[in-house]
Amino acid sequence: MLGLARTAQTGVKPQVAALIKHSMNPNNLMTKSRSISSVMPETKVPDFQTQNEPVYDYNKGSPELKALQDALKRTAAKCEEVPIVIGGKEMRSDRVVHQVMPHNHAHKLAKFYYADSNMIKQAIKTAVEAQPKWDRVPMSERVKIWEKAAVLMAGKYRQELNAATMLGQSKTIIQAEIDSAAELIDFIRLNAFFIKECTKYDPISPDPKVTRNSMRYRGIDGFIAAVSPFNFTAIGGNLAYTPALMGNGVLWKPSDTALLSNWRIFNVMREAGVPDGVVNFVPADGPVFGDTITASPHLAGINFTGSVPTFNRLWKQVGNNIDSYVNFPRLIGECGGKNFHFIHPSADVLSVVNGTIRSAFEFCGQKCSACSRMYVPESLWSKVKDGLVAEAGKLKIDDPTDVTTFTGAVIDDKAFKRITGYIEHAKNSSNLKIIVGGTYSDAKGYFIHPTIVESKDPKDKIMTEEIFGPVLSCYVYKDSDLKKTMELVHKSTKFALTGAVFAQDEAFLRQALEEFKMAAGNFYINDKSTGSVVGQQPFGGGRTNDKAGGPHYVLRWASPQAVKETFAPLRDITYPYMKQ
Ligand SMILES: NC(=O)c1ccc[n+]([C@@H]2O[C@H](COP(=O)([O-])OP(=O)(O)OC[C@H]3O[C@@H](n4cnc5c(N)ncnc54)[C@H](O)[C@@H]3O)[C@@H](O)[C@H]2O)c1
Ligand SMILES: N[C@@H](CCC=O)C(=O)O
Repeated sequence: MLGLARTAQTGVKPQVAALIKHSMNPNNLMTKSRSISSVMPETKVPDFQTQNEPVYDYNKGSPELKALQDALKRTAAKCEEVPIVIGGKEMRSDRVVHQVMPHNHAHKLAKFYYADSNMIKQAIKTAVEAQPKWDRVPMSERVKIWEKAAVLMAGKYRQELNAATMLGQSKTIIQAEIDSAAELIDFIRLNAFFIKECTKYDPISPDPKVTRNSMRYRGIDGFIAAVSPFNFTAIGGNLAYTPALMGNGVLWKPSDTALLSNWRIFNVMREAGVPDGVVNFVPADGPVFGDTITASPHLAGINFTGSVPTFNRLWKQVGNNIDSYVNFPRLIGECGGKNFHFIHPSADVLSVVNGTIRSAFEFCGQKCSACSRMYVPESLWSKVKDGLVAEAGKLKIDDPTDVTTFTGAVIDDKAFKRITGYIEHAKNSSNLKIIVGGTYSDAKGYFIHPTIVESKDPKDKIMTEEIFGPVLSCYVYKDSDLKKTMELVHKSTKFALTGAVFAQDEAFLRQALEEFKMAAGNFYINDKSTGSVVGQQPFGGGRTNDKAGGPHYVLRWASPQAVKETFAPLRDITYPYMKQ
């Protein structure tokens, strides 16, 4: 009706109006409500929540502790079989792999299969075919599925997710709760809010009766490969399901050592209503997966979190194949860190000690944001050192399901070898002195005691390379060398992920904001370098920086289309001045 009225008023031919209408996918998110004569549809995203999911207490006798303990028993009681799922169909291959408990590696938690290259190709075809259909599902409907999933994760499946994370990734109660409950739910739920935030821009229409400009946010044709790390269950969920929410078809390759928790997410999302084929669950050998997806002309993007060498390899492969792609694939990757705590002589020592212990040693330092190097002035060193040694000495390293445990085991034998290699390097170097820890054993689980090393050389590899384990290196600087030492922070390593400065002196803090501007993507003042919260501190390293957990990130998975509608027909090809 409205379209016809406009046609009559402006003289636009009905066939043209029909063509415009046909070319507009009426189901996508628009930035503007419908104007009187526009063919662009009105789209509403339902009410959204802007509160973070609460973190439960798990105090003795609490219902959440009881529910978690029951879930732990159920999860540990069997070795769960996890298939490959492509287009809703379960598949298996002859490459059988097991996920074990890092703190008790004789205990198999899950049995799964590596998809071979043909299966990965089949998953690509499925995702590519699903994408345009899924992209036509109104954003308002998609958001409802995500909200339903968030409710399931916050209630019915909260403890199943936590138990799989605690047993499979060796997380303590609190480390699982902030990851596989709170952060995961936030990623799933708050995206609706982020979409609203980032689509507030409404293109200028100087005279809407003559021309109307608008934007719509489409998925990207092709497929997105989501490649996730072991250390955060929530990151897997975000990498796979944010592109899906934005209208993309996805292949999710979970990490072998986070398989069970990631499988739980996949099932919750299916139960909430994500259609078959939109996200395909494709465990695989890393290089086989990487080689196959980068060889496909339909690769539309890689959503990666993991180490620098893996992301570099994927980039190179995409570069080598660049002439073959339909799209320019988007490469979004969050990588490693060598995160710093920089201490000023005016700092509050207790908060330095406590913040550093938590940042460096919670979850065995296996957070990309974990404090791994520290710069301490000579004037504070003896107090800081005494505090660190006393606190680190008290930490219990054991089975993470025991409520008194501070941290469990490192993830696998590869990590164990890498981390203990740095400890051996510290033992053998005259520039380095272990002041606490330095012991380890992999007899039952991959246990490494929190280790603090004092380094005389600020450029030693222990001060500059990512270790990704419970090893903290400290460099003690002369108070008079403050400025020189600050420069070292960002010049001695390529990493620029997170960093923190501790000081009471405000003039120094202002100086630090300038000096460390390029040294971190997430920067903390008088707080530890870990613990970013979705929507509060969107997360990303200074050299990658797509800021997961914020509005900018969802836009990375959209292909915006600018639409100009003209209601005044062009009657004359000449310009007025030509008629003088
Ligand atoms: N910046 C961040 O937000 C962030 C968050 C978490 C972890 N990390 C980083 O992740 C790393 C730890 O995670 P990880 O050990 O799982 O990293 P990783 O690079 O070993 O593996 C990441 C994922 O890539 C896969 N993979 C391996 N080789 C591949 C290949 N050739 N092609 C395609 N995929 C391949 C793995 O199987 C896994 O699923 C650390 O460096 C850490 O700092 C960064
Ligand atoms: N969001 C986490 C970092 C994720 C990387 O492992 C934090 O800030 O602690």
